[in-house]
Amino acid sequence: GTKETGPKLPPGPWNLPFIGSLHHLIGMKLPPHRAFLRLSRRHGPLMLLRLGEVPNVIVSTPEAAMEVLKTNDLAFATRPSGPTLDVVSCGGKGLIFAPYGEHWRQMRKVCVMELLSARQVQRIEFIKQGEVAHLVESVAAASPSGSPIIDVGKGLAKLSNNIIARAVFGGKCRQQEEYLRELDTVSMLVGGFSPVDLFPSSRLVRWLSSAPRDVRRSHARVQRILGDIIQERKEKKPSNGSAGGRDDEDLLDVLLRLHKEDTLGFPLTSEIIGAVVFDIFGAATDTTAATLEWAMAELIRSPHAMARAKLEVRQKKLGHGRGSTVTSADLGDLHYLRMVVKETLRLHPSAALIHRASQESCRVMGYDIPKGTAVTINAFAVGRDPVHWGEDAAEFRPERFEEELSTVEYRQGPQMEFIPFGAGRRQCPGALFATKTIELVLANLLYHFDWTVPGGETLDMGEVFGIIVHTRSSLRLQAVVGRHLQDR
Ligand code: HEM
Repeated sequence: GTKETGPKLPPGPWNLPFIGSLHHLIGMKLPPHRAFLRLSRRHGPLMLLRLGEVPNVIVSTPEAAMEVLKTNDLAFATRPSGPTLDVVSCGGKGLIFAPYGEHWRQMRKVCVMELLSARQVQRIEFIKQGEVAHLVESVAAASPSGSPIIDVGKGLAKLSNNIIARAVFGGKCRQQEEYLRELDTVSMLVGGFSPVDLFPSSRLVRWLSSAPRDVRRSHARVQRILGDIIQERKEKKPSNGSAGGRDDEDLLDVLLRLHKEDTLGFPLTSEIIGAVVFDIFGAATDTTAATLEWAMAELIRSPHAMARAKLEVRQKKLGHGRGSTVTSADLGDLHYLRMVVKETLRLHPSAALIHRASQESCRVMGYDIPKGTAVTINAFAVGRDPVHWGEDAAEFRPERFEEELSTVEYRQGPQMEFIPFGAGRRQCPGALFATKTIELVLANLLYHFDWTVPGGETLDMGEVFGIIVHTRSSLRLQAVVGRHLQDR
């Protein structure tokens, strides 16, 4: 018979006892997605890192991503767990970090069928339009008097938060502000640490010393506020079976109705509802705001792209006058804008690292991945792969999407060369929702205003890495009402 040999593990840097490969990363002083990209150039598209005690396979090219996300989709359809992660994921009771299985399947179905249903999308359309108009008004109110500096980053964060909060709570909930404030605290505490792995940074060390306690406390407060909200809803008299009542159900109503109907095969407890709502906020708000911020930053740095995008939307709305806004119905014709958003997601996927784990032993590119291994797909590295994207892969050039690569959809590229939303069973269910929101907001910002950097400074394109990659400093710009809209 053949001699028993050990598994053939992917290559990686040499390890020290206890800290594993951490010292390789610490020396680089880079955010993890960049440190991983650099290491992968030396060790290959499939690389084994020991982050502390935890083995982690890092996936860095389209070819390797194809094998993990498509060829072996099922084997890698679960998420990793860990002591810190379990706090924010409510032990996997929500959706994003739920282990693969019946609970996840049901929660995802609820999310896609109910929360992102045509009916909800229509209701939320109205909300989006209102929030965009509000942002435009507040910029316009600030801009006539010598164009003061506007904190665009803050405005976009607020807009993303408000859209999701109104979608979930219907804007009729007095604890909404409190919920958002406390949520902010959690993300601040969690920011700078990626839950799955031990990432080396001084912030991590600081975080490790005090944060688990703070996170737990703050997270408990978030869940308590939500518990109050749910309790209040439950106590409210049902509106006497009024037909058509479903038309203005917010997401919380949907979840509570499902709780009552009890058809999921397991009880939809307040704890689970709390975890799902928490996950939706986590998945939808920061990712959208960060992408918008990167898009504005790249357009400012690329006058040619800015001019083209601006011209496109202004021509489309020509003659519609000052008071009008761009609506979702206008978006279909804005081809260049769509390329701008794709190019932004390619260069700056806000969820740069996609966390998966193997639920069975599996072979990838000739290497063995044992069951239970954490697998991190570096969407950032994949989007900048020079083999697929060419030597100018690091440059912002939306035109590349009208050339030979025009088959790249928002959902993903056919060769897995573009995966800002992941792929396969665990792909982001909010991709369409997110990209339509981003297009709508950008179109309005470009239609109404001309944007510049204060004092001709250069933009800080540095990154801050929490779970979501943001610009290091909040984007601060000056805006003047576009000349086509000024009173003649
Ligand atoms: C630009 C904005 C967004 C980006 C870049 C983004 C990216 C991602 C990525 C990379 C994943 C992991 C996919 C995988 O494992 O293959 C994910 C999962 C998820 N996203 Fe998004 N997302 C965005 C917006 C949204 C929005 C607006 C929602 C909800 C309305 C949402 C809901 C979710 C959920 C529920 C999951 C977990 C899916 C599962 O585990 O089955 N995301 N997202």
